[in-house]
Amino acid sequence: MDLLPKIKVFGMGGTIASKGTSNSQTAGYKVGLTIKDLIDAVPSLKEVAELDYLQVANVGSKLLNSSHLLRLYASITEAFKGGFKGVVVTHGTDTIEETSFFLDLTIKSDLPLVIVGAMRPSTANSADGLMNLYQAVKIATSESSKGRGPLVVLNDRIASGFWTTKVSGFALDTFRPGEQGFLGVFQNNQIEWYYPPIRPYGHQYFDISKINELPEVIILYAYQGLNAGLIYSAVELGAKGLVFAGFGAGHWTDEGNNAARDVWVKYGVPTVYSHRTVEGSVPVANATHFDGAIASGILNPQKARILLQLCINARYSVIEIKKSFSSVYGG
Ligand SMILES: NC(=O)C[C@H](N)C(=O)O
Repeated sequence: MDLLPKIKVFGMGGTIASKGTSNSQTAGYKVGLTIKDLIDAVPSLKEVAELDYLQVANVGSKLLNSSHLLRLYASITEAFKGGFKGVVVTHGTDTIEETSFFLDLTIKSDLPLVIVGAMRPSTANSADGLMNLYQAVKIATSESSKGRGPLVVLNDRIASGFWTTKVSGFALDTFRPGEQGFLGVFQNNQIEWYYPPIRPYGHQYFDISKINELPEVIILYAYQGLNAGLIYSAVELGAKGLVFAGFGAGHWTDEGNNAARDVWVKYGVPTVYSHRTVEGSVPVANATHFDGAIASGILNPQKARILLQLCINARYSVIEIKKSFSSVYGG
C-alpha cells in the first residue's frame, strides 16, 4: 500500500471544539474538546492521511490576537520545513477570515493549507464540525490543492482564504466568497474544483520570520453622529495606524476626516478608508483627504487592518502602503 501523505493539524479552538449541555443548544456553548479529541472522533481520517497534531490555542476565536497569529505562522512554517505535505488549522469561524488572510500574506509555500471551523458545537444535532474536518484533511492531502493559498472549507464549499468573509452567526453556509466566487465544492466527499490553481490579483508576500509582535492598528466604525474624539483616543491607546469602516464607498464625517488628518500630520498615523457595507469597495477618489489617507479597495475593515499591520511592520512609506492596497482590485 502507498504511504499516506503526512498532514499536520493545528487546533486553535472555536465552535468545532465546543460542547453544549444539550443537543438542541446552538448558542452559549463552551470550548471543551482538544485537537486530539476531534481527530479521534473521525476514524475515517486514518484512510486519507497520516496525521500529527498540535494544540496552538483552545479558545473562541474572539480571543485570538496577533501573538496567536505569529505562533500559528511559526508552527505552520516549521511543519512545512519538517516535511509535512499539507496543514489543517481548526479555528473559530468568527475570525477565520483574518487568520486566513494573514496566513495568505505571510506563509511562503505552495503546499495546501486549509482552515476549517464549524457553526454547531460538537454536541448539537447535525453538528457540522467532523465532516468539515474530514473534508479539510482531504483537501490538504490533494496535489490539486497546491498553489491556491490558504483555503477555507465549510458546508461542502471551498473558499479562498484571501477573499472569504463570514456573513451569519448561525447559518451553516456562513462563509461567502463575495464577487470572487467559491473555488470548489465537495460532492460525495470528492473535491470538484471550479478553477485551476491561482493566487488572487494583488497577492503579495511579507516576511515576518524575525518579528515577535505586530503593530497596533485600530478599526473605527462609522455611524450617524460619529464622535471624532475616538480617533484621538485610538492614537492615545497606541495605534500606529487606523482603519475606518466607513459609510457606503468609504465616506466619513468632515470632523472625522479633520481628526484623521491631524493625527497623520502630528504623529504620522496613516488611515485606511474601508467600508462597513458587506460588499463594494473604496476607490482612491474617496481617500484623498490628506497624504496619509489610503483607500482599502475591496478589502473589508478586518482584512484591511491585517494588511496595514504588515505594511507598517515592513516599514513601508505611505506611498508604498498605497501601492500595496491599490494592487488589490479597486484600491
Ligand atoms: N462558529 C464559531 O466558531 C464561532 C465561535 N464562537 C468562534 O470561536 O469563532
